[in-house]
Amino acid sequence: MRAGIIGVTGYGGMELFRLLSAHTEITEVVLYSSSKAGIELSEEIQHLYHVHDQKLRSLKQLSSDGLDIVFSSAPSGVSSEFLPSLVDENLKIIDLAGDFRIKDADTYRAWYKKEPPPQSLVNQAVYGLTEWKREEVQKGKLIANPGCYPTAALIGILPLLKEKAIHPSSLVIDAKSGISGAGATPSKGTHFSQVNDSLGIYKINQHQHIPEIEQSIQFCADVDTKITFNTHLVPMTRGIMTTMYAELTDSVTPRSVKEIFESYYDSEYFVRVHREKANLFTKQVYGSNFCDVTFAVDERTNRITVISCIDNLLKGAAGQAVQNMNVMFGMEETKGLKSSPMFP
Ligand SMILES: NC(=O)C1=CN([C@@H]2O[C@H](COP(=O)(O)OP(=O)(O)OC[C@H]3O[C@@H](n4cnc5c(N)ncnc54)[C@H](OP(=O)(O)O)[C@@H]3O)[C@@H](O)[C@H]2O)C=CC1
Ligand SMILES: CC(=O)N[C@@H](CCC(=O)OP(=O)(O)O)C(=O)O
Repeated sequence: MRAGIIGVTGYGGMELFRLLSAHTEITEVVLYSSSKAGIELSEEIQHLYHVHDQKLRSLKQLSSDGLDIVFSSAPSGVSSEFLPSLVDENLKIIDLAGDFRIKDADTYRAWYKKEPPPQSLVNQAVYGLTEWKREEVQKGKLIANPGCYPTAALIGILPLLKEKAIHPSSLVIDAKSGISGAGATPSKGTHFSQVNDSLGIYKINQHQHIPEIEQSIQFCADVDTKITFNTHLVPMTRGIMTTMYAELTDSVTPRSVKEIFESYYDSEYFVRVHREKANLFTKQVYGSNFCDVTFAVDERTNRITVISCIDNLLKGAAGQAVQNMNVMFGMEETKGLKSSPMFP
């Protein structure tokens, strides 16, 4: 199978390259660049010196390259410009950006401040939260790979929403991310001297992942609700932790919560539900496709705290994208993704 990567000079693209070049079903990985076509990848990315000496290709060559699948890891708002022209019977597409995730055009405009892609393609796109959308992903041709924060939050909270174990309107999601979540190009807000030795909150009540999480709560748990969701930048390279708080409905006990999680995730390789009140660290999923989950019932306040963590570049981006590719092509879902987390 031949796979292409758009945006391989970025963090998501680099991780895609690392995973796909070790994937036993992929015979060739073809790399595309919008700005550096014609140069060798290792000229741009020094850590890949002697690993890959193929020249980066122009996006214009892509449609005639006979690929089976292409991963687009370009900035949000960009793929809606070039992906529509690539949609073709024989090419499967996985987009890591936000462009095709939001079904309602006005909602997309309101949160992304951009024009959405053609509605027919948005309708066709499958939201690739694999554990919750496996059957649709299997039939999909265009996958909107989920955002990093929504992946962590949704995996942790959907079972409780679906089983009506919590009051939806009471849900508060407090999320924290490493700096690689902001991509490979430094900006004022991600400059080392400003983020090092500091904790910052950003996009307060305005993060573009709010409508994405609400939409999935509606589609996956059949619950129409508005959430409170905020994001923090942590001086670490990778990792996301979401700490979620909600009011319990009647008769929910620690045992019943554990049973709910087990009923959804016992057979899911990439979701590891830990014992109640286990201390989670982002390092325990570093470099892996795992989403780790724990919870704590507070009988004093009748509230629950649910915690989930992922590596933003793996389960939050490239790892989940490869998981989706495996599902789309009927391969073993864990193929190329079983390596243990890097620790410490
Ligand atoms: N970082 C993360 O943790 C996550 C990121 N995402 C999403 O994945 C996508 C990639 O993120 P990330 O790798 O961090 O971003 P980066 O900024 O690190 O990389 C983006 C890459 O896109 C390419 N690019 C830029 N402009 C264009 C264009 N006009 N057309 C085609 N390609 C272009 C660039 O490569 P070149 O110049 O070589 O073309 C660049 O290296 C984004 O949409 C992001 O929102 C999703 C989940 C998690
Ligand atoms: C730390 C950091 O800046 N993270 C990014 C999330 C990256 C991501 O998943 O973005 P898309 O949904 O647009 O693909 C942010 O908060 O915007």
